[in-house]
Order: sequence, then C-alpha cells, then structure tokens
Amino acid sequence: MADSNSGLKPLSDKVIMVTGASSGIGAAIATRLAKLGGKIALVGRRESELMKYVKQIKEENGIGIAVAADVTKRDEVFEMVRHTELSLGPVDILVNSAGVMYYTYMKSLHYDEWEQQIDINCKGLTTCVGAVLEGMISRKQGHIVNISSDAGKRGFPGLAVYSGTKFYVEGLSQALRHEVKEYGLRVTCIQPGDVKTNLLQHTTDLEAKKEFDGSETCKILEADDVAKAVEYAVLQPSYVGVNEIMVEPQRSPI
Ligand SMILES: NC(=O)C1=CN([C@@H]2O[C@H](COP(=O)(O)OP(=O)(O)OC[C@H]3O[C@@H](n4cnc5c(N)ncnc54)[C@H](OP(=O)(O)O)[C@@H]3O)[C@@H](O)[C@H]2O)C=CC1
Ligand SMILES: CC(=O)[C@H](N)C(=O)O
Repeated sequence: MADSNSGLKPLSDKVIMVTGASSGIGAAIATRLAKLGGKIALVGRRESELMKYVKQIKEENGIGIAVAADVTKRDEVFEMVRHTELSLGPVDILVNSAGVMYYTYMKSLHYDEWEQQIDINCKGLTTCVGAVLEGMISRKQGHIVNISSDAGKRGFPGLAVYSGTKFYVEGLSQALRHEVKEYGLRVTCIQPGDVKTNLLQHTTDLEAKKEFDGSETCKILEADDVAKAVEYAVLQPSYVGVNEIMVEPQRSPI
C-alpha cells in the first residue's frame, strides 16, 4: 500500500479485478476503488455497460479497463485474468460481485433459475478464485473479497437456492482463509442486506416476490454503502484480516 507521505493514493500500486462491474454493487466498488488509485479491470458480459464506468473512471483521472467475460465459462475466466495481467499487471485484489438472484418458491420448480444461480454465484466465483490463486500464492500477497449476502447467514424463504449459493460462498471463504493464511493472503466476505440495484429485475415468480420481497418496506442501502465496506477491508494493513462485514438497512436486520 502507498505510503501516506508519498503523495500517492492508497491503492496506487494495486491491480484490482472486479467481476459484476457492469452494474450495481460491482460498478460502485470499481469506481470507488479507482478513486483511491487502484488500476481496475471491470468484468462483466455486457461490454457497453462496462465501458460507461471505464469512461467515468478515466474522466476522474483513474485507470480502468473493460474485460468482457462470462464467469461461468472457464476459458473466458482464464483469458480475463491473462488479459488483465498483460494490460495492468498481476492481480492484487479480486472482488467477486457477479451474481444473480431469483425470488421463487421451491414448489414452483424453476429449474433453470436454480441452475443459473448455482452456476454464477457458486461455480463462477470459484473459477475466478482459482484463476488468480496460484499467482497470489507465488507472490505471497493478495486479497479476495467475495460479495456474499445476509442470505449467506440466514436462509430466506423465497430465496432457498439463492441462500444456498451464499452459504456456499461463506463456507468456501472460511475454509480458503485458513488454507492461504500462511501465504499472507486475505479473504473477506461482505454480507449486504437489500441494496438498490437491478438484482431483483430478473425474478419471474411474481407470487414469491410479492410474498417475500421486503425491499420496499424501508430505506434500503445504496450500492456505494457496500463499496465503502470493501474500501475499509482492502485498506487495512497486511496483518489485519477483515474477515466479514455485514451491512444491512438499519430497519431490516436478519
Ligand atoms: N442488491 C442486493 O440487494 C444484494 C446483492 N448482493 C450480491 O451482490 C452481487 C452484485 O449484485 P447487484 O449489484 O445487486 O446486482 P446487479 O444485477 O446490479 O449486478 C449483477 C452483476 O453481475 C454480472 N453478472 C451476472 N452474470 C454474470 C456472468 N455469467 N458473468 C459475468 N458477470 C455476470 C452482471 O453483469 P453482466 O450482465 O454484464 O454480465 C452485473 O454486473 C451479487 O453477487 C448479489 O448476490 C448481496 C446482497 C444484497
Ligand atoms: C436476502 C436478500 O434479499 C439480500 N438482500 C440479497 O439480495 O442478497
């Protein structure tokens, strides 16, 4: 991390890859960390959306590149890391924010939506971790930040499969943290409650959404509230592991 007396910004020497950066929480994290000097690779499938945030970062004199990739495709994930490392340098911080959520009753049997949540939230995140892990271990430094959910701490009705995917993220992160501590790596889980983003827009089981979605009953979080939690975690000195941060609307604790 840059010395506070050097005039450099605190993340000036860091290459940061953010998945899910074309929207919502990932975009807020990418733009916030760019302001702190991080060189950001913004990952998502929609390059046109990524480019909007790259443009914003550049207008604010930051460094950002768009890397179009589908995290469920292993070859695309490897290529996204290769491209980032050639363009910006080795990845110091990986933020896994790519994810989907569908409100649905289990009894509605939305098999395709179940599979998409497992493929993106679990398998995609795991592949992204795998793609940077060897390099981080060999350099003996790195930080993996997983955007989990408060649904990774409590099963929410209407979100059974989604909650399961976030319990997976929590379990993987906890075990990985132990495996990599000897190499100086850190693993952080951020557990947001409801945040104002496009996440809810994909739900098709409107009966389940009506029954269980409480996001309109109180003031919910802004994406940048979550980005601030990530900022806190990545700015700590290397001996400090911020393992979990749960950040929820004040009126809606789990
Ligand atoms: N909003 C909320 O209330 C909460 C959200 N979260 C978590 O935060 C994370 C981000 O969600 P949020 O910002 O709210 O939702 P958005 O829908 O706004 O963003 C989702 C992001 O994931 C990306 N994405 C989806 N599928 C893929 C894929 N196959 N490959 C690459 N990128 C993909 C999308 O990009 P593209 O379509 O371009 O590929 C998009 O950038 C998720 O993991 C979610 O579970 C956790 C707690 C609360
Ligand atoms: C349980 C939830 O709805 C949580 N806010 C999330 O979107 O992950």
